[in-house]
Amino acid sequence: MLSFLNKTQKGKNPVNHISGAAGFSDCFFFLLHFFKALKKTIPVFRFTQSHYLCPKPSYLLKMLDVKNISFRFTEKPVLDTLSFSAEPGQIVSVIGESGSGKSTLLKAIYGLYDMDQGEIYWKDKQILGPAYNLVPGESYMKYLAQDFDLMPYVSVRDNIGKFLSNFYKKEKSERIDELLDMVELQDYADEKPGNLSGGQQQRVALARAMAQKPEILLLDEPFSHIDSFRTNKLRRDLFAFLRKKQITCIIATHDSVDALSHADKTLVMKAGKIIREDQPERLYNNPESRYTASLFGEVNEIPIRALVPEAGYPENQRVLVYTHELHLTEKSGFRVRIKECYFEGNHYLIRALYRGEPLFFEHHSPVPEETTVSLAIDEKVVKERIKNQK
Ligand SMILES: Nc1ncnc2c1ncn2[C@@H]1O[C@H](COP(=O)(O)OP(=O)(O)OP(=O)(O)O)[C@@H](O)[C@H]1O
Repeated sequence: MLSFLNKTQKGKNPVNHISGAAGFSDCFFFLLHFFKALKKTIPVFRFTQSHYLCPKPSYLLKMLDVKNISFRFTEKPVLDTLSFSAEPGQIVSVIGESGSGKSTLLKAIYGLYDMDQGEIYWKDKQILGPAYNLVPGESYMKYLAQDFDLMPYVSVRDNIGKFLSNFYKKEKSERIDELLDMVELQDYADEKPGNLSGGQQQRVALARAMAQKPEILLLDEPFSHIDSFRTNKLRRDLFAFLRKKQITCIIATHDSVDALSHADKTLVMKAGKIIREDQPERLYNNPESRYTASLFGEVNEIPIRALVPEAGYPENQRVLVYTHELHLTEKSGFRVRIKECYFEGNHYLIRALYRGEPLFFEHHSPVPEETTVSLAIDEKVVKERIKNQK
């Protein structure tokens, strides 16, 4: 330090110089050299200084970057040359049939597996698996697994506060209360998880995952055990919270509401591959494949000629039609035989036969079985879908 000061003052008495009659330029040069020396010697300062002086705008950061990853447990790849990225605060839903690799993808992002190929980055830092990282999970990342992983012998309150520092006791307590409110478990704060139902345990795990305000949250079927009465409000509150705090979230789900209503984009997985990546509304309206459409509910593949005979489409060309897009009409060339009606709350789902093939549509009231009725569809829907269908 002394040699540094001597160098800085170019032979002047450093004490006099600093404490008394220093000119403006001397002070300026002293500070300049002082900061330069600090920057060289303390790496943390180097980092902080550059971030404060020249912060990178968040919209330029690609937060999560999954690059061409492949992974197998045994012979068959479970993740197969898969790539996608997520931006700051983006909510990405991952849908796909059971076994398509959604959970494995989340675990790979969390660093639980060593990839056979490809890389995963968070900002500019590579996420490495157990071969390089004994304790998986970085502090900026939280993963809510399907099996909750709660501490059985401590209270709900302590489970939620598990990762919060005891140094700021008041803040910690306020934060736990805020989260208990969000997951509506104030009355269970002192219970042990073993005395709670599966859905209540899942809510505790959700609150714990959010306690530290991670930069990225990985949610695997986060509402699967929670009753629909609570899920809607919880889902709204959770995603509002994530948006407010700009937390990036990847959510693996079977639930079409999770997949569509809150996500900025949706990834469709099939056999370890992402077969589609799109904004939810576009994805739903133009599913492109029967596989994608059927993730959102019952879907029909109907010969286009049956729906719009005058448009001159080839005889064997079919179009995907959701059940709510078909309606009964007085008279049309598209006639079906009614087989069964299922009450589904605000409508009936009706199973019919068209030329011996099953077909489903919705109607506000039951239709008598074994009658023949005419169906119709808005032509614009058909034309738009054909344009995008593979
Ligand atoms: N530990 C493991 N060892 C061997 N195979 C595994 C293991 N974990 C998962 N798999 C296999 O990897 C494939 C993908 O599983 P994964 O749990 O990622 O699917 P998923 O899409 O999340 O399914 P679900 O929706 O049912 O949770 C499945 O075929 C599964 O049997």
